[in-house]
Amino acid sequence: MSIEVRNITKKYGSFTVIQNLNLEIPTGELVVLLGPSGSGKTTLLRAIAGLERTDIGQILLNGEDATHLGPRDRGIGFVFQNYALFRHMNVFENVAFGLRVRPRKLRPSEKEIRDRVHELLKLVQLEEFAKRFPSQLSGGQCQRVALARALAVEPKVLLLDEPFGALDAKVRQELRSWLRNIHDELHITSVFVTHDQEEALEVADRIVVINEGQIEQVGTPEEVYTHPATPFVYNFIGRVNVISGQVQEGRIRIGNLEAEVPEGFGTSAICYVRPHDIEIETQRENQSENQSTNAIEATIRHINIIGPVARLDLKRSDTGEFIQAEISNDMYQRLGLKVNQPVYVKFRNLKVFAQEKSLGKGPQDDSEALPVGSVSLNANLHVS
Ligand SMILES: Nc1ncnc2c1ncn2[C@@H]1O[C@H](COP(=O)(O)OP(=O)(O)OP(=O)(O)O)[C@@H](O)[C@H]1O
Repeated sequence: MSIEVRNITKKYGSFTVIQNLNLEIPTGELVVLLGPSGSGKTTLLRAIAGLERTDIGQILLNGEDATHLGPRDRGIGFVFQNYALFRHMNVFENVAFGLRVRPRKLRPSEKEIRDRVHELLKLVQLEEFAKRFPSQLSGGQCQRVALARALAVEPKVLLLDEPFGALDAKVRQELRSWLRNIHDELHITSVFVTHDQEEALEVADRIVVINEGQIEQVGTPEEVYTHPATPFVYNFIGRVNVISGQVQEGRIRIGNLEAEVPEGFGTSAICYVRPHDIEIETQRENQSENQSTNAIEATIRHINIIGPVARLDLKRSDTGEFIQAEISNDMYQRLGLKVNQPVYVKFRNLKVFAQEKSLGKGPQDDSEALPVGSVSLNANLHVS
């Protein structure tokens, strides 16, 4: 079943939690709502479920207006963070519950219920736990029961609100790939809420990045990671260096690097570069004295080797700003890098946002960065 959220707004008193939000989720997709705490993810999920009334806007399910349907009439299964299993029922009865409480006419026979529950317990790999009570299960097992219970009533949409939030890192990791496999098998349209970017990148077909009740970007994990649309997405997903730049006479300057910027860019810019998009050289490129180089000078202040990756903390010689770079351990060995060594830093992929003051929100202070241009620095700077 497809989901369409059309122009919804939700306020609590004078506080706007969601503003003019539009989102389309095609049938069979696993979409992750990703955003910081308080950004409105749960409110949006509850609006889709019919558990929350919105002030303005519509929710369409399979193209039909479901705005005024109650949760029971939407064909939706829900999995919450806190398991919400019935403590006095064993695993089998928990999963069977939704089928048993159906009106008599719609209720399956006892044999059908038994077959369905066993099928689901097999799917979530808990067949041998059917007789156990929730208190005799681990947190991860409880969540698998909760998922089986949600699936028992054959929902057309599955909504998961931080389902692995209460579990430790290793169990979370296992359950993510397990959930992904189950989704690939069943293809139920699913909306998964998390504030954990790693979880989102691993599980989602598409990620919806939400900030302050508005969508910042919708894209595949690869798109949002590699081509963040806004400074917020850059900061929120993955590691990033934030580098300030000056704009004068239509050109941006970062140390001795320069590039043209589009007209109307303003006078200051913030630049974002991922640590793995930084190249390190130990010698200045072969250029004549009065030509500016295409690298900036820095000193290595700290080296951290994490398996195949070398993480370097670099201090810019011109501004004293710190930059973090990630290179392969092989490259690190080849270059023979040492702490306090002067090096030359090149940016492979640097995104530049114009910064305008006093617009009330943004990644830093009271400023808002506007995505006006993107600059890549390789051999030379150029605006793309
Ligand atoms: N019933 C309510 N009354 C007033 N404010 C509310 C209510 N429910 C939520 N809020 C506020 O709305 C905002 C969004 O809440 P919501 O639970 O949707 O955020 P979230 O992104 O899911 O956060 P988290 O990741 O912490 O669960 C928060 O600032 C929250 O305090």
